[in-house]
Amino acid sequence: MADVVLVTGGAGYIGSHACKALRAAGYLPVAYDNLSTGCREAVKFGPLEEGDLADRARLDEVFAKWQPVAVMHFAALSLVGESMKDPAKYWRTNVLCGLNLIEATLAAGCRNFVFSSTCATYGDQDGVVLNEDTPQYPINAYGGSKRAIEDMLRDFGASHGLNSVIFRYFNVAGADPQAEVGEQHVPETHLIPLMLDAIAGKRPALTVFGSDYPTPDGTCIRDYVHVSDLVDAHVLGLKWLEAGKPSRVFCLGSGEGYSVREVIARSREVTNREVPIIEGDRRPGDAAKLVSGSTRALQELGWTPQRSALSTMIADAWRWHQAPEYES
Ligand SMILES: NC(=O)c1ccc[n+]([C@@H]2O[C@H](COP(=O)([O-])OP(=O)(O)OC[C@H]3O[C@@H](n4cnc5c(N)ncnc54)[C@H](O)[C@@H]3O)[C@@H](O)[C@H]2O)c1
Ligand SMILES: O=c1ccn([C@@H]2O[C@H](COP(=O)(O)OP(=O)(O)O[C@H]3O[C@H](CO)[C@@H](O)[C@H](O)[C@H]3O)[C@@H](O)[C@H]2O)c(=O)[nH]1
Repeated sequence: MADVVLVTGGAGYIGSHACKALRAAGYLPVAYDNLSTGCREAVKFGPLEEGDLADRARLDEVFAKWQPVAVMHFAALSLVGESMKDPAKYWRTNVLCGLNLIEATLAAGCRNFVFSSTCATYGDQDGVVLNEDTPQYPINAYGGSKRAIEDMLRDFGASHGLNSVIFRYFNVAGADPQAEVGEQHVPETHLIPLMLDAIAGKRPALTVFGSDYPTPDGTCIRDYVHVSDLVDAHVLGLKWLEAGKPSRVFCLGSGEGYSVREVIARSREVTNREVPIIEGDRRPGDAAKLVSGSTRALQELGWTPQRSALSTMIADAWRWHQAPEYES
């Protein structure tokens, strides 16, 4: 049997794309998911083990059954705005469940752990280049909870020999170019899918959250990276660990920043349709600008993003929005 990788959150947006990439690379991805925000239909490239990360007995059972060579940990709550309203939910689900998973991983004798972290751990650092050495000062509970797991991984690395690759993603966008899987959050809160729904008439309009940020057009700037490129980096990260290389942090972004208004303008060009918009207030917890200034993944992992041009990401997302599987 192929080497098994346990993919927590394998029924979610990024986890389902990771399962596809792992399968293509010769691994058997076993998705572990409670289907709270993910969908059963997105688990197409290996088996689904339904379970909650809070359930240690269920985790132990799944580890014993599949004996994975590595864990890829995507399962989390990840909405900045929600984390500001209900921080306990974030500390409980992301941090306590993360600890549970790390302990189950070690108890099963597995030592390779790939973790989804985020540039939201940096907070709002105007004018600072964001790379792996930048100090992290999160300004929302989501970012704080992710930084806590990063700290845990360092501690368990020192105490128990747990080897980890921590990926700090910037904004993940786009969809599988074959449209086998795509972005399908319920409820959807992310800019590009909401905008495409508004373009398609499935929502009345896109609300622009704040136009008084200290940026050239007043809207927030983000660095968008294609989900297929992102998961390719995960396979490289897994191979890094399998080769016995040391625990390492990598930022994953395109290095290009686009404002909300620039994303809207590009979507108009790609879809050739108007984007109905409403000007709204700022969303609590949003940093003005988050753009990667790192080339470490390119240099050390040999990562070569193929589809992270903004137009390509929007075109791939638009194709997925028109696929029969997509439901808004
Ligand atoms: N989407 C982005 O732009 C982005 C950027 C930075 C980091 N991330 C991180 O990437 C990871 C995946 O994000 P996504 O956009 O695919 O989210 P998602 O909501 O689509 O996927 C998360 C999956 O985890 C599952 N899950 C949640 N809590 C669980 C629990 N307690 N037990 C078992 N399963 C559980 C959900 O059902 C879902 O399938 C997250 O850790 C997120 O913080 C995402
Ligand atoms: O209806 C909307 C939705 C979003 N935005 C803005 O668009 C930008 C991007 O927002 P969104 O797509 O919700 O992503 P983020 O809040 O930046 O968070 C994503 O990107 C982070 C990294 O930057 C990850 O950590 C998170 O998990 C992931 O959800 C932000 O400036 C939002 O204020 C709007 O103006 N209107």
